[in-house]
Order: sequence, then C-alpha cells, then structure tokens
Amino acid sequence: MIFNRELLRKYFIMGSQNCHRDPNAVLEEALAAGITTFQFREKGTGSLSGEKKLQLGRELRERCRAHDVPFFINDDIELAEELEVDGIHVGQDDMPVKEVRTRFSDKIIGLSISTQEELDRSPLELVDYIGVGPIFTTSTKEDSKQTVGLEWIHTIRAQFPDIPIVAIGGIQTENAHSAIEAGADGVSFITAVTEADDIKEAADKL
Ligand SMILES: Cc1ncc(COP(=O)(O)OP(=O)(O)O)c(N)n1
Ligand SMILES: Cc1ncsc1CCOP(=O)(O)O
Ligand SMILES: [Mg+2]
Repeated sequence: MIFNRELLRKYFIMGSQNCHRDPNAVLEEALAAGITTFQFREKGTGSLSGEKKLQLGRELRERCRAHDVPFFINDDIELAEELEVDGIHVGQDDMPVKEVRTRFSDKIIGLSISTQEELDRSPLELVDYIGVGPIFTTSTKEDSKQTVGLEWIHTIRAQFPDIPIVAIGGIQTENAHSAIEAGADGVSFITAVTEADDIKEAADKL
C-alpha cells in the first residue's frame, strides 16, 4: 500500500485488553464512523497471546479490508506476514527500523519518537511517519514515558517541516484539535474510542 499522510488523520489503536465488549464490534463501529487507519495492539494486562491473538488479528484484519482501511500491527513482526498487514509500528525498544525496512520493503513503517535524542539517532529516512508522544497524560500504556506536551510537536515540525507526524497519548475529543494546530498530520487514540458511550459521536469529534 502506498503511504499518504491523510491516513494518519484518525488513527485508531486497540487490542482486546482495551475493550469492555467484543473487540470486533468496537472496531466495526469505529470503521463505520470513519477512522482512517487501525493498529492492532494486543499488549499489556489481560491481552491475548498465541493462537487466540492470531485468531482475533485475522478477524480484525478482515474488517479493515472490508472497509478499505489500512491495518497495522504493533510490535509483533512475526504476525506481519501472517496477517498481511499494510503497515508496522515499532518503538525505540522494538525491532530496529533498519531490520524492519530490510524485511518489509513494501510496507508502511511507523516509529515512535519521544525525545530529541531519539529524533537525532533514528533513521528517519527509512520510516513513513513518526508517532509522537505521549502528548498528554495517559494511563492506557503501562510503561508510558514522560509526557512531552504539544511543544514537542512544534519542536519536531521546526526541524522536519515535511515529516508525517501522528500525535499519541491522552488524545481525546476535546484536545485533538490542539495536536493538529501544533503541526501534527493526525491523531492516534485508544480510550477516546474504546471508552466512548457513542463511538460515532467520538470519532466525528476527533
Ligand atoms: C502511532 C503510534 N505511535 C506510538 C506508539 C507507541 O509505540 P511504542 O513506543 O513501541 O509502545 P507500544 O505501543 O509498543 O507499547 C504506537 N503504538 N503507535
Ligand atoms: C500506545 C501509546 N503510546 C504512547 S501513549 C500510548 C497510549 C495511548 O492511549 P490513550 O489514547 O488511551 O491515551
Ligand atoms: Mg512498541
């Protein structure tokens, strides 16, 4: 799939551990509500592994295909082929980007950037976009780094005027606009949708 920064606009991330009900139903509502990308992030307390993770991944993958929305895998490179993913998101402690790019020349690759040091030493020319955050406080990621604030988006934009940026961490309907105003191309979010009473309304506002 060819990368286009518009795909970052409403980037929904989810695993079964984030859902109070059937993850298939949650994703289906989010797709119907207009998310532009989905990342399968089955990780942390209560998450599935092995065959159950694979099975859920297959189901969610098919839903994205039916809506023509790109399907990304978080961290788990081994599932990339099995699930015929469109893209892979890795962080600084995951498989190095150089290796991911060598193995998957035709997939979209995203990399997390939280500090100036990470920005300086990362091979940005090998990735399609960067995930920048945590912008605001989040309790969703168990090993979350220190909050970086909107200023961090401005800082990166000043150094890299054209790099595709998606903001992450504590993005809710009330603050999503501020990340875009700071220079992000899109927002990524988990609880803004998984905790929403009305997913359609939340996705519209986002
Ligand atoms: C779009 C996007 N941006 C950042 C992250 C975080 O990745 P990482 O730092 O590797 O942390 P985990 O998500 O793996 O816990 C992301 N997943 N997606
Ligand atoms: C995966 C991830 N990476 C940085 S913060 C975060 C969690 C985002 O979850 P939420 O949108 O609920 O704050
Ligand atoms: Mg990771």
